[in-house]
Amino acid sequence: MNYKRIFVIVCDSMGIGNAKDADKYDDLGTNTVQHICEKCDGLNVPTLEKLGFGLLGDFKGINKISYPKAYVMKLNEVSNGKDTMTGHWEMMGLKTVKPFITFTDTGFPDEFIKLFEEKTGRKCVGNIACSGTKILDMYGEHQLKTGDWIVYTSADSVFQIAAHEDIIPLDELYKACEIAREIAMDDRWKVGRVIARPYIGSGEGQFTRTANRHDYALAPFAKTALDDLKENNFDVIGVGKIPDIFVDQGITKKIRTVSNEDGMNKTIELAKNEDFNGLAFINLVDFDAMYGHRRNSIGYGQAIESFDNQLKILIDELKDDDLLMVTADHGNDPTYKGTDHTREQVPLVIYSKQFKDHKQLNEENTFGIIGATICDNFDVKYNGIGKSILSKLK
Ligand SMILES: O=P(O)(O)O[C@H]1O[C@H](CO)[C@@H](O)[C@H]1O
Ligand SMILES: [Mn+2]
Ligand SMILES: [Mn+2]
Repeated sequence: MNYKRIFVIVCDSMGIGNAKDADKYDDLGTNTVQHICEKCDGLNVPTLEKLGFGLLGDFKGINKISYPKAYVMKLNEVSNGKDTMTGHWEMMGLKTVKPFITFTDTGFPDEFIKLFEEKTGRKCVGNIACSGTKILDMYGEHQLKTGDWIVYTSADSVFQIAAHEDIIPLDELYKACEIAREIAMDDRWKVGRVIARPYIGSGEGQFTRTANRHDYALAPFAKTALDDLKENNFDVIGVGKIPDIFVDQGITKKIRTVSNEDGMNKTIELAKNEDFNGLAFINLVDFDAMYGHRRNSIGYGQAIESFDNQLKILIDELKDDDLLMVTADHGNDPTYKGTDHTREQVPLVIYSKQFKDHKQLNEENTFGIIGATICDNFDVKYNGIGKSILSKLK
């Protein structure tokens, strides 16, 4: 069976534990979904439950049912890293061997900061690894008075620039990010992403970040399944952060979103009204940005429950020849120390109205089976890692 439209939804950071190499990342024992379920005293997610999500772990409230509506499986990441780009690129065929450079312990070198200050005409404060909301409490008021940039990093390969929207116009912030991106093309400082972090508000504890965040990523280091699809005239619709993660490469249409809810609404809209032939690739970043990094288990749990409601609506809109996959790009266990991602397995839930025989599939190495399966479906040559499981879906 071949499908005309494939929907891949990435629940950003919704890991399910069990990474065999978690110790190398100092993430032993992490399990994002399991620990959220425990903290919430059980999650109420009837749609995910019916699909068979409960078979992927011991998730309080999500029963292990006998006749799941979907195929469910666990995927191991083979790339070195646990960030968004590494995870998404692997899904579309790329194995990242050399991890992106990080400045977690040291901050960015003086030479880099000086160049950035010279070229943008503003000074920098911060330059430490920090949570993005905490850094606003530390330096927001300083920025209101001085107009200095607030810059910071994390365990991820990122240079993040926070700017109050009333003090530094958005255009100027975006321009500064382009400048930082250009400087950070030097091998010594080649971070995965420069990120604009605009915010509003009046003082400590009052600052809130806006949806005008923008990411300036490195381009994928080789062609991905998205490029292969586009070159063969299939639609590749990137929803939410997806176009940023692939620097628009292989994308034929971009749909911006402001929240998980908005992302799901726009996906439902696509399912209802857009007669495309190819892939709709959706990222739901709130799980990660608003709850995982904020170490907010209850909020994360509620976000999964809301997602589950919208997933039901989406499934009701799917046509007979549609295929749906739900997965994640890494973990971000809100019960774990620090505020960074966690190295975990991710779920892969595969659903179509056509399926007659659905069951749990064996765990696979590499997220690349997603790209492989999509290309196989459209009869497009796939150059990435991972093997198609299309023939197993019946
Ligand atoms: O703490 P905030 O600013 O949300 O930043 C987080 O978001 C970044 C990009 O996803 C990560 O690298 C982490 O630093
Ligand atoms: Mn992510
Ligand atoms: Mn993140």
